[in-house]
Amino acid sequence: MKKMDQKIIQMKEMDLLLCPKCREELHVEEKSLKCKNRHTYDVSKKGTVNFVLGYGEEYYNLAMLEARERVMGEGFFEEILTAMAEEIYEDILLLEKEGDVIRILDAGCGDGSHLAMLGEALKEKGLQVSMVGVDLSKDGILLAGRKMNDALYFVADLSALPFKDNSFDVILNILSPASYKEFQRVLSPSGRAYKVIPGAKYLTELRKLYGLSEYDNGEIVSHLKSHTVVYKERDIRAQKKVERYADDLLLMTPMLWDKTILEPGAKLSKVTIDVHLATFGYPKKIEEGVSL
Ligand SMILES: C[S@@+](CC[C@H](N)C(=O)[O-])C[C@H]1O[C@@H](n2cnc3c(N)ncnc32)[C@H](O)[C@@H]1O
Ligand SMILES: [Zn+2]
Repeated sequence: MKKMDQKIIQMKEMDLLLCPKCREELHVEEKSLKCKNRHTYDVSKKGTVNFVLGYGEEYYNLAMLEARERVMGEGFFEEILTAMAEEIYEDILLLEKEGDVIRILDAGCGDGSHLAMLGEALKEKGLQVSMVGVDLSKDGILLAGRKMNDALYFVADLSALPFKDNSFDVILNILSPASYKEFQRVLSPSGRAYKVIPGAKYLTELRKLYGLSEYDNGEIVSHLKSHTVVYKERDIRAQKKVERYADDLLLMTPMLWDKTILEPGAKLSKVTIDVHLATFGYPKKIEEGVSL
């Protein structure tokens, strides 16, 4: 018997495991331990379990991130990335930093596709960039690390970043959680951060198909505004033809991960992209604790 199978039997027999996040009982499902809240911990070949990196293992596993990578490779976020490159470029000119090496952090970079594409776009505009991506998901960083570029990638928690103060000119935070205190620490005072938040119509076709209500980003936007100075906001919308990669789209979309996917691709031809792009930062006033 394989070591992993042996240990799994032992885990079942001992019946002692609780989910460290929600304190619910863990049960064995294939090669993972799961609680009723779907927190998931994979059992390694050696039969050990990593509970510390629970978040990364939970949903953003290799198959899902590979699907995300393929979808992004089809240009799914083209309009968003083009808009972001424009905003970043204009801000760099405004700050008269176009001669410097621009240090970019992608906080919650997933498989690294966006950072790679944005870096390319900014280089094409004549900027010099150095790129760093962090994600809690080991698999995300594994995929990012396979990319042929000179970015650095780390498995790390964006709320406890392994970087010195004022290390970055630009922070990207795309469809990922944020830690505004930690971003403030690592962003230079003149730096800019760019957050992409889904809008009400983001993937609305998928939401309808699965009976989900419209997305409301109100709380996220007001949280952002109460912790940072928002310099600029803009909405980006596009219709994407997705027949060719509809199955991957379903696989990569977090809101569907607990849904049963029946004959997925057949019903999907076009989906709407609708996101809110906010440019924010931390000018001196805020650093000195003066509230706005
Ligand atoms: C919806 S995905 C977006 C990934 C990528 N930015 C994209 O748009 O494809 C959210 C990402 O946030 C990461 N994440 C969640 N919490 C995190 C944390 N505390 N620190 C670092 N990454 C985190 C997840 O692992 C996941 O890769
Ligand atoms: Zn749990």
